[in-house]
Amino acid sequence: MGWVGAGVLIATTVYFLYCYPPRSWTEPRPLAPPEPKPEATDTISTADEPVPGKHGPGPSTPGVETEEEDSQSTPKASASSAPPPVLAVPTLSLDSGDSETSNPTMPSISQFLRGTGQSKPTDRDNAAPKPKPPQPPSLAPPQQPSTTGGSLMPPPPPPGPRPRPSQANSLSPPSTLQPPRLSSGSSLSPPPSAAASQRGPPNSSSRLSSSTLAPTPVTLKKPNSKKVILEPGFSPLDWAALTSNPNNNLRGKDVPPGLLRVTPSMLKEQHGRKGRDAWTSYHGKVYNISPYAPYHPGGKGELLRGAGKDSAKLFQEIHPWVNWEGILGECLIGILVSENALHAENTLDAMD
Ligand code: HEM
Repeated sequence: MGWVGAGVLIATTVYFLYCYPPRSWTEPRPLAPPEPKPEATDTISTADEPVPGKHGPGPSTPGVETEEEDSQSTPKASASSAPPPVLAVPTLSLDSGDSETSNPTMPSISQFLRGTGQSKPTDRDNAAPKPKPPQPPSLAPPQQPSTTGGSLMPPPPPPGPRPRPSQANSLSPPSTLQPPRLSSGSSLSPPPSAAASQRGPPNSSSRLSSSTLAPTPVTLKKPNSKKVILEPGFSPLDWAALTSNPNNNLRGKDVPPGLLRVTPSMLKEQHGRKGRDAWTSYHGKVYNISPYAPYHPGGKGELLRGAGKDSAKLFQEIHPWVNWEGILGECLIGILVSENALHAENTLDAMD
């Protein structure tokens, strides 16, 4: 109940003061002159104001009369020695740092809270200005003198030109929202792939085309190719199947088993005509090429060009990559010997 009573008493007092304010509150500028000397004196003497009689009578000056009236009305009136709200409110600003440093003549909120409320800065403020961390210009709006009055809202952004993205630092959002730009010299073609690096150098025909997907002219048959169309059943696979069977006598009907000693004259007589098989020599060995003639990709005529003689030179000129022994292994007749060697051997055999 005590608190309720005190509350009622305070409310009544406030209401009374509201209805009948003292003259010092209603008079326009009792302490308005911004002369530093009287204000400084008032500020210093604020502690002594609760004792009104200390100053003594001084009816000659209006300021003293005002102080006496204030002290007589209520102790709270002593706060009137502070600068009137008319002067202090316009200086209220949330800009604590820059306004206090850049414009020392304008009292900031910190000065207002210190109770001085004087437009003249103290020696502490002039001697040691607080170092303030640098702030990014894009995050902090430009400070302007708070001439608008008692608004506690931050000032709106200035209507001036906005900072360009190029001038903003890395913390500014516009710089991060900028879409990536393609340089004018960049190429839109993709980089070469790993498979492309393993390919061989392009030939002359594909070099003329700008795209790698362009079809390369493929020559299926050489212009001067002498390959012939083989009869059905005479493909290389059919030849391979024929030679895989050892029962097939590919050496010839009248050829005795075992390797023969063949002289050049004997080889010459096996020319492939008149019902005789065609023999040829290759690297000192004699082969019967007659069974292979229908399987020869270059044709029977080309193959028989080497019949009755050595075919090494022709063979190497046309297709040195062909495995001779692998194809004609089952067609081996014997070894090529000289005429004299065979004659001497026959003589020795006769002597035995
Ligand atoms: C002795 C004389 C020979 C001649 C004059 C001759 C000639 C030829 C010719 C003109 C071609 C066609 C080449 C082309 O245009 O692509 C050819 C292909 C061929 N010849 Fe002979 N040839 C001879 C002996 C042989 C022999 C003894 C063999 C088997 C051991 C043989 C196996 C082949 C094969 C496998 C091909 C196909 C090559 C290929 O596909 O690229 N030739 N021959």
